[in-house]
Amino acid sequence: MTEPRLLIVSNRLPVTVRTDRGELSVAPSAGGLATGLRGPHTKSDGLWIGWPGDVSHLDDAQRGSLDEKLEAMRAVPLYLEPEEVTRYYEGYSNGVLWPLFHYMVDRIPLVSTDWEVYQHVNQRFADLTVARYRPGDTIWVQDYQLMLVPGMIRERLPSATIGFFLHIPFPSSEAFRILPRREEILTGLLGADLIGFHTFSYLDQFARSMMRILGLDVEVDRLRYAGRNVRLGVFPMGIDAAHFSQVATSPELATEADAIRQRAAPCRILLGVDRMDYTKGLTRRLLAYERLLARSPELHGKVRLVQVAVPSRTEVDAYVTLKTQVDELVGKINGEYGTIDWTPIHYLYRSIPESQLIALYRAADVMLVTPVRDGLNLVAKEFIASRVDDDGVLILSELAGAASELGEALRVNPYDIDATAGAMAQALALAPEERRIRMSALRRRIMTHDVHRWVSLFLGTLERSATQREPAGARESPAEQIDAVVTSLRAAPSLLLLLDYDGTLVPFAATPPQAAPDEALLALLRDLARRPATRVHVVSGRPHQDLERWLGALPIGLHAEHGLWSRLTPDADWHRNIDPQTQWKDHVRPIVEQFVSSTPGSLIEEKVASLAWHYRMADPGFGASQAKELRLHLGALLSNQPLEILQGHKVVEIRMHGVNKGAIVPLVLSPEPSDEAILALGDDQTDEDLFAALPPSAVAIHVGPSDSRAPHRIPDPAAVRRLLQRLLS
Ligand SMILES: Nc1ncnc2c1ncn2[C@@H]1O[C@H](COP(=O)(O)OP(=O)(O)O[C@H]2O[C@H](CO)[C@@H](O)[C@H](O)[C@H]2O)[C@@H](O)[C@H]1O
Ligand SMILES: O=P(O)(O)OC[C@H](O)CO
Repeated sequence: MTEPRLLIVSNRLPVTVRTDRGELSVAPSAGGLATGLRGPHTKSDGLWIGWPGDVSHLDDAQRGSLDEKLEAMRAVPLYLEPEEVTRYYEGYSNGVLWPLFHYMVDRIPLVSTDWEVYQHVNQRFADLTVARYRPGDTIWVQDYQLMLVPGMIRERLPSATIGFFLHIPFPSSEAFRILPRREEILTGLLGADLIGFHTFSYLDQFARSMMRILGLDVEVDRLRYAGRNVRLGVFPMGIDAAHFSQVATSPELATEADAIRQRAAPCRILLGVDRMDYTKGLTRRLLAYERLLARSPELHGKVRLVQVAVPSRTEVDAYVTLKTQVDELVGKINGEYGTIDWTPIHYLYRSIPESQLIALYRAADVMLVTPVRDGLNLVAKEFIASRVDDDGVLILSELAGAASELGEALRVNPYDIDATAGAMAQALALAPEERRIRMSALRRRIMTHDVHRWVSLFLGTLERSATQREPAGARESPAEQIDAVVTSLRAAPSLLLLLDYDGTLVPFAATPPQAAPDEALLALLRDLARRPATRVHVVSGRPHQDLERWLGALPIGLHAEHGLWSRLTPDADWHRNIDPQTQWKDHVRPIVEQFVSSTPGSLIEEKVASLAWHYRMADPGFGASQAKELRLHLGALLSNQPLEILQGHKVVEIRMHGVNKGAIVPLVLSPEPSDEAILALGDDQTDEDLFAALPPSAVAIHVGPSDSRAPHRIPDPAAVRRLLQRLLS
C-alpha cells in the first residue's frame, strides 16, 4: 500500500538557487516554514510545489540541472513567466492583497488589471498539484498568493483533504469588502477543509466577512459550504526553537556575541531585524529612536541601534520609496547626532547568515520588533529562542500577531512615537532580575510551542476535519432516489402537489414584495394543474393578498398565512380557517417596531394572525444578534399567551398557536380512502408542520441544507422546478 503523502503548495519553494562561476547550487532555505515542514514533507515521501524564484539568467543546461537537483529534494518547480512575476507576484499579491490585508489601503493602485493573471497563476498551481496528487494525499496550501487554489483543486478533486494557512493578518470585513473580487477570494478559500490563522482575531474577522459578504453563518469555528463542513482554526506558528537555542549555546557563537558587544562598548545595543517592508514599521522605529536621543542626552555615545534590513520585493514601487525613506532617515539621524567616535545607527541593507543573526540576537540588549501590522513575526520568537542567557528585553508591537502570545514583552503601539521612545528608555533601564523573569517566561513558551508542534496541530486538526467531512452532496438525496420518487409519482393514478412558495418555488428576495413569480414559474404551475388527475396547492406563509395578486389567475388551490386562509379552487372566495385573536398584536407591534428602528435594513410585515420581523437586508451579524434579542425579549413577555415565536430564514415570526401549515391537510385531502399520491415540498421550519400532518404514504421533500423530518432532500428552487418539470414529461 502506498503511504499517504503531504503535498505542500506555496508561492515560493524553500530553496536558495545560486550560480557561482557557472556552477549551479541549490540549498534548502532556513525559513521557519521550511524547517517545520521538513519532517512531514520528507518522511511522508511528500512533495513541495512552488516557484524557485527568478531563474531567467539560467541557460537550458543549468535549467535541466536545477530540475534534477530540485527533484532530488522532492521540490516541484513552477516557473513563473516574467509577466506573471510582474502581475501575479508583484502586481496583485504584493501590490493589492499585501497592503489591503495589512490595512494600508492608500498603497493599493487606483486601477489594478492584474486579477486575471493572479487567477491564471493560481490555476497553474492547482493544475500542477492535481497532476502530482495521489488518492489519500494531504494537500496544504500556504498564504495569500494562493487563495484561489483550494477551490480550484476542490473542483477537480472533490474528496481530497485540503488545508490552507494564512500567514498574514485577515483584515476587518470593513477593509476586506473594498476588494472588487472579494467573493471569489472567499469562495476560493472555502475549497479547503481547514483554514488556519495565527490569531483568533484574524479568524473572527474572516468569519465576519463570510457572514457579511457571502451571507454564510459561522458557528464559532466551523461553517457549511456547498454541502461540506469547513473548519476554522487558530494556530500561531512556532519556530525551530531547539535549533536556535543550540546554535546560540555553542562556544563559537558566544565568542562572536561577546566580540559584537565589545566592538560596540560602551554602547548598549538596540537591534532591529526585518525584511525591508513598510509593514515592519522601520521609519516609525527610527523616529522613535531619534526621539529617545533628543530627550535623553545622557544616552549619547551610550546606545547604538543596529538595524539589519533584508531587501524585499525591490521591483514594487512602495518598497523602492520605503528604501529611500529609510536611507534618508538613517543619514539624517547619524548626521545630526553622530560624533567622530559614535555612530548612533549601524544600518545593514542585506541578508546575513544565520549564525551572524543569532550572534546579534545574543548580543543585543533590546530587540525592537515594532511592525505597524504583522501576521505574527518570527523575528521576535527567534530572538527569544536565542537568549539562552535569559537576558535581553523584547519590545513588541501590539499590532504583531505574536503579541497575543508574548505577554511578558514590553508592548508598544508603534504609531505612538513618544510611547515607543519611552519603551526604549524603559527597556534600557530594566533591572537584571526583571529582565530574567520576563525572558525566562517567554522562553518557556517559545521552546515548547515550536514549529513542529504547529505543524502537527494543524495537520492533526486537518485530518480530523477531513474524516468528519461528509462526502460532497451528502446532504442531498442521491439522484437515483429522486428518480425513483419521480417514477412512482408519474405512475400514480392521481396526484396532489402541496408546494411552499418562498425558498421552494422562488429563491429568497431582499424584501417580501420582490419575490413575484416569473413567467416560467407561472407556466409550470399552469401546466401541472392541467396535467390529468393532478391537483396543485400552494401553501405559503404570505398574506392572501400577495398570493391572490400573483397566483390568483391560476387553476390551483392557495393557502396563506400558514394555513389561516384558504382559497380551495379558483372560483371560490378566500376563507378564514380559524378565527384569530388579534389583540396581542397591539402589545407586540411596538416592540417589533423598536427593533425596526434600531436595526437599519429590517422591516415589519403585518398579517392577519401574525407579525413578522424581516432582517434579510440588515447587516448579517447585527441582524442575527438582534433576532436573538427579539426572540428572548418576546419569549419572556409572551410566555402565558397562546402565541409562538418562529425563527425562519432571516425572519422572526410571531403567530397564534394552532395556525400552521398542517391545518390545511384535512381541507385538501379526500375524505374517502384514496390512491391519490401526495408530494409536499418545503424549505423551512413552517413546512415541517405540513410534513408532520401528512399521511405516511405521502412523499415529503426538503429544499436546502437545514435539518428536516423529510426523507428526501434537494438543494434549491431550481432543483424543485426541474423535479416538477419531470412530472410533466
Ligand atoms: N537581514 C536578514 N538576514 C537574514 N534573515 C533575515 C533578515 N531579516 C529578516 N530575516 C528573516 O526573515 C524572516 C522574517 O519573518 P517574519 O515573520 O518576521 O516576516 P515575513 O513578513 O517575512 O513573514 C510572513 O510569514 C510569517 C510566518 O507565518 C509571519 O510571522 C509574518 O507575519 C508574515 O508576514 C525571519 O525568519 C528572519 O530571521
Ligand atoms: O519574499 P516574498 O515575497 O516571498 O515574501 C515572503 C514573506 O514571508 C511573505 O509571506
